[in-house]
Amino acid sequence: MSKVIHVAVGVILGRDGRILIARRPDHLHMGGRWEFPGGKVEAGESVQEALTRELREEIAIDVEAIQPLTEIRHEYPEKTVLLDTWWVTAFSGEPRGLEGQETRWVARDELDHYQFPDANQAIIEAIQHSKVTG
Ligand SMILES: Nc1nc2c([nH]c(=O)n2[C@@H]2O[C@H](COP(=O)(O)OP(=O)(O)OP(=O)(O)O)[C@@H](O)[C@H]2O)c(=O)[nH]1
Ligand SMILES: [Mg+2]
Repeated sequence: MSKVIHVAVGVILGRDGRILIARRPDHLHMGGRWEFPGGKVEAGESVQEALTRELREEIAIDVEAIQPLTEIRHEYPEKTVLLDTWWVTAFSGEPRGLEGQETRWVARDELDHYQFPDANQAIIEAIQHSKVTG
């Protein structure tokens, strides 16, 4: 039994309704695929704190408002993740990949054109069914 890795994931909504995606660096798990920015929740940290920290570290924005989107548990052969996924409906700063990641704003109905980790299919469906529009 491997333990579940708790991950805070942000679906960042731009003013025009598009969503920010970033390309995972090649050397990481699921390298080269697109993702929603975020990362592991550390000991003693709430998921909201982790989300705020990760989005500052990875894409240089300050989170100002979030809403719950979905929680996806997925078993990869090498690990099991719980993707605790939140809409980011307000933020300050201009997103840019601080770790060298390519970033891109994408319309909701174009998310299907990008290759994400396998766990993300369920997130994309939740986005496409969500009434949140910013
Ligand atoms: N951030 C993020 N992680 C995802 C997504 N989908 C998905 O399966 N994951 C998986 O969640 C796990 C943890 O995410 P991460 O690698 O971003 O964690 P992190 O930023 O803390 O990285 P670090 O361990 O290098 O410090 C990875 O195994 C990653 O493949 C996604 O959309 N966004
Ligand atoms: Mg990360």
